[in-house]
Amino acid sequence: MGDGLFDVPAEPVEVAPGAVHVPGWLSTPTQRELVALCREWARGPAGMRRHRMPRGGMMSVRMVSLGWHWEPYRYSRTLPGGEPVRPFPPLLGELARAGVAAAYGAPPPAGTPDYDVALVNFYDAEAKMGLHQDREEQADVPVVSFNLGDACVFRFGNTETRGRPYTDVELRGGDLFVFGGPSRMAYHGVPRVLPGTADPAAGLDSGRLNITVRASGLG
Ligand SMILES: O=C(O)CCC(=O)C(=O)O
Ligand SMILES: [Fe+2]
Repeated sequence: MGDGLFDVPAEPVEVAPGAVHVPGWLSTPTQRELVALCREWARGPAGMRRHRMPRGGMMSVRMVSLGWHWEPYRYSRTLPGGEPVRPFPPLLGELARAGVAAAYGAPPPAGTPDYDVALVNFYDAEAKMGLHQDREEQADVPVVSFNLGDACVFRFGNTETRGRPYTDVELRGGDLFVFGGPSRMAYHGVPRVLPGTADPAAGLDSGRLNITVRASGLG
């Protein structure tokens, strides 16, 4: 049903148990608002950066964390340079809860740990993200992903290995993807961005932004 501003029809598609894709869930005004916020979050000393992987390579995706600072592979209260982490915006918590309701038919049950961290990922035309699990969180709460700008191929796999079985889903600007329950620890990644596919009306002419909202369980 969309996020409530200008509803567009969007039928949830279950990709794996607990993993649900809702195409076109974010209204165009909400996409524009999120893109504008991402531009703000990207700036400044606690802004977007590329992280080094444990083996020395650099990630191609640029990231900024809100609420808790994430870099491979841990959360911390402050950035490596000592700067405070940007606060977690309540809007993202509200959108995430509404996203869970859209995907599963009900919001997170009472007593579920609150959403308190978001990773904002920027992909240029060449960026990708290898298959990984989101396993730094200490709470078993669905991850909620919002997609803006260019579409991508999102590979959603299984909880055991980086290999098959997996499903390649095309995530477009405005799409919602939620993975929790039996899919919370599934491997997933972004093998490629599809340049030139963004709707200019949504505020991002080139590149892809992805916001994943999580409950850290770190208190
Ligand atoms: O960009 C995406 O859709 C996936 C991002 C992701 O898996 C992550 O931030 O952990
Ligand atoms: Fe992830």
